[in-house]
Amino acid sequence: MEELLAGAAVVALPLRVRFRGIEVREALLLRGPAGWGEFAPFAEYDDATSAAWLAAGVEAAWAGWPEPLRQRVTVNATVPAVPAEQVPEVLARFPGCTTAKVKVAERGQSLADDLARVAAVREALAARTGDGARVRVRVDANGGWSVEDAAAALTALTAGRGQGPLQYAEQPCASVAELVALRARLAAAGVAVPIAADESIRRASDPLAVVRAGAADVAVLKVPPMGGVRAVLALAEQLRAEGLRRTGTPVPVVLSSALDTAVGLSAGLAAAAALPLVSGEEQLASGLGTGSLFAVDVAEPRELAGGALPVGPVEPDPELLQRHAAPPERRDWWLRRLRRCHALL
Ligand SMILES: O=C(O)CCC(=O)c1ccccc1C(=O)O
Ligand SMILES: [Mg+2]
Repeated sequence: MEELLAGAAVVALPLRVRFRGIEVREALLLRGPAGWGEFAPFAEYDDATSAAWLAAGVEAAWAGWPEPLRQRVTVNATVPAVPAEQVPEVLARFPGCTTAKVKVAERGQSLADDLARVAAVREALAARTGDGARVRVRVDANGGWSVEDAAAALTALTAGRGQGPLQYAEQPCASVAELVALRARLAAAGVAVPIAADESIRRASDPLAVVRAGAADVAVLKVPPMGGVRAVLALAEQLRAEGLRRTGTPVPVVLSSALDTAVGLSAGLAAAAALPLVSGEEQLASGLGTGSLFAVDVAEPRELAGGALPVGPVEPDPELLQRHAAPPERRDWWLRRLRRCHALL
């Protein structure tokens, strides 16, 4: 605990746009012998959940990560639930990205809002690539739809005016049973939208259950809630083996961020870079471009070029750490949380 406290810095970083109800991202950064780690569970998470996030931060700062298999990782543009008019300015922050993940089913919004936002993304990306052939659009509902709403929305998002194919729908409904029911409905209606599981993996007591139930075509994995890069790679291997057993093809895995600072993103990139692929398999774009959603960060942003980010550690800039230090009462809150979660490790 004393070692953790000695290298701890708490920051509050403003975002460019509201994302998952957050306008300022707080994080506790840890400096250890192997580098920097991040402890940034969202404020409402309980200590038992948050302890896994601490394990990931400790791994980064005290153990480091497995060797990368590739030096650059292709990422998706992440489009928050903004009005359609704001889509071009969001996408401008993701140079060269031809895959976009669009937030949908936001509370207080309608299907018309989702349709307009996704159509605007399709239009902007088609203009970017010239012909639209390389454009991939995915949506993330964060479990916000009922089976009925999801079936209607995914039908409209793939068949309506200005729409087109979806690479996948991430967590369209909250429960595994609903995902199974949705899949059956989409198949019966001839709507070809693969389903990706996110919360059904990271919040489940059994992270393999969703794939075992045949409810997910793609697995979205995040390093912090799974407890580190090694843990996420081990889970990826289990999920892929389960998919292989069920369908003859390993489940594709998408590494994604938890709205991490530049420090936390290094861990996600390390996992994405170390993920083994089968022969001929092309890695799906990772959701690790979220640094572009930050107005300021703790280090110079990595260069996002051609839709890919370089892998490797980052060193926070001491001046940025100081300038964006959290207010004293928030720092104390994070240090108390750190102590409680450390006791649970
Ligand atoms: O995957 C991405 O493009 C960005 C990451 C993202 O969406 C996210 C970030 C923080 C918390 C939850 C989520 C999510 O995937 O639901
Ligand atoms: Mg998600």
